[in-house]
Amino acid sequence: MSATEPSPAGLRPRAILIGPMAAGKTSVGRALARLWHVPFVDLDHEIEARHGPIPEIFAAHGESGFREREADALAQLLGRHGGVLSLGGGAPLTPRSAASLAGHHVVLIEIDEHAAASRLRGGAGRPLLAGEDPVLRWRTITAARMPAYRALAVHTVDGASSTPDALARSIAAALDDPRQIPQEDA
Ligand SMILES: Nc1ncnc2c1ncn2[C@@H]1O[C@H](COP(=O)(O)OP(=O)(O)O)[C@@H](O)[C@H]1O
Ligand SMILES: O=C(O)C1=C[C@@H](OP(=O)(O)O)[C@@H](O)[C@H](O)C1
Ligand SMILES: [Mg+2]
Repeated sequence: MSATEPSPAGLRPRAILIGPMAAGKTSVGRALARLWHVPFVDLDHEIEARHGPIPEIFAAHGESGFREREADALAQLLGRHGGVLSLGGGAPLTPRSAASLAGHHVVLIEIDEHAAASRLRGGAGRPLLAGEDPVLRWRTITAARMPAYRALAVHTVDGASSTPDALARSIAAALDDPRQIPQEDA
């Protein structure tokens, strides 16, 4: 599904995945949607479908231009996408996005620096990690963001502990268990 295609208004995502760069938000989100047989949307893919490659958006409009486009796309998806939604690492930090995420089934995927380093591919494709020492950049950015991630999450998993499919099963079990996650209709 894409927000550029017609879709019914009034839907809410069944799960929204947040966390540091390379935690596995995109991979686990896709696995969770497959498990639940619901549509999957990755916010970065949605932005790229609308505006082109993320590095080019950063180059042309700066990080602030990217954040505006990111927050606009998220605002539209929150009311229209009823499946799984994976965000980019910085999306929950934009104040208007953070406010709109409150009350949703937000799941934090954590990851340690060692595991992240093995997945970052030298920072390729992620403008905030471009330049020298992408792992140091990842560490600094992640440390600054963790309190905001934790404040939003209703459930947290360790993204380095198992495969995307196994993490998806664990998230599904938690979100489907009313004892663990406050249910809107309970
Ligand atoms: N649970 C996992 N185990 C091993 N590798 C993973 C796992 N989750 C993601 N990856 C790999 O890590 C990289 C980053 O994953 P991605 O889903 O793009 O993360 P994010 O969307 O959080 O930046 C990809 O190469 C992906 O294949
Ligand atoms: O953390 C960030 O600020 C960003 C994370 C990226 O997504 P992933 O977390 O999926 O890599 C992408 O949105 C962009 O490069 C900015
Ligand atoms: Mg991603």
